[in-house]
Amino acid sequence: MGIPLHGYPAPEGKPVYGSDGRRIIYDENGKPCRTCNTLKNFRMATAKETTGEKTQSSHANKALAASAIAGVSATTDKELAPDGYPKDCPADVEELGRSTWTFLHTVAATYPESATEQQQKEMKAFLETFSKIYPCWFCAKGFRKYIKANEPKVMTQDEFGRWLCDAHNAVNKKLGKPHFDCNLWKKRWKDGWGDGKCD
Ligand SMILES: Cc1cc2nc3c(=O)[nH]c(=O)nc-3n(C[C@H](O)[C@H](O)[C@H](O)COP(=O)(O)OP(=O)(O)OC[C@H]3O[C@@H](n4cnc5c(N)ncnc54)[C@H](O)[C@@H]3O)c2cc1C
Repeated sequence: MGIPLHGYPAPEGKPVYGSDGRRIIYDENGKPCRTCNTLKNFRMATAKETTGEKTQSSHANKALAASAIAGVSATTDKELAPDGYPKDCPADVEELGRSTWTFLHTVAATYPESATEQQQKEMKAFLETFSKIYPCWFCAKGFRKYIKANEPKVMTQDEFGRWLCDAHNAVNKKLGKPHFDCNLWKKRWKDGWGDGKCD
């Protein structure tokens, strides 16, 4: 049986929405998917966290206490990510996404200016495989749908960079994030902005 259109239903007694209003994503066994949710919602769905606001200091204190017991290096305020959780937690949907877009756009930035038949074939095969193994299953499903409707353009570096930018914009749109001007993709991911700050 395939994945239901709107994902797997929340198991009995488990929350449907996280405290930020986003739907909590479960897997086929009714477990919350770590790589498909924000860490805050994942913790809520696994009953590690209530809807109450966490504070940076409470996280830091817990981490310090835990590390003292375990005898490992302490997690301090300096090592907290902007969302207030320790930086060395396993990736949630946002961190995984940011890192993956960085990887993909950087692959485009180093793709041949004019690709051979073989290189084009390899890139298409990579995107196909990527769309099957991306660790957030519902993101992967969306990407598979996108490449089916919009065949990857991989003849040249610029063509590929723009195709990827459009693919990223499609996700931005779905998430209500700002549209990125694809004329700027090379400045963002290859050359820098020309103001000397990235050189
Ligand atoms: C293939 C894929 C599918 C995803 N699907 C989903 C999904 O269905 N649901 C979900 O919740 N999350 C999804 N994500 C994660 C989501 O896209 C974001 O990565 C995540 O929400 C973090 O967003 P962010 O605001 O930090 O910036 P990101 O969207 O991660 O962008 C990182 C940086 O890329 C630059 N950028 C932004 N847009 C573009 C663009 N169009 N072209 C070039 N550069 C750009 C900006 O400088 C930005 O700061 C997906 C990620 C990937 C890789």
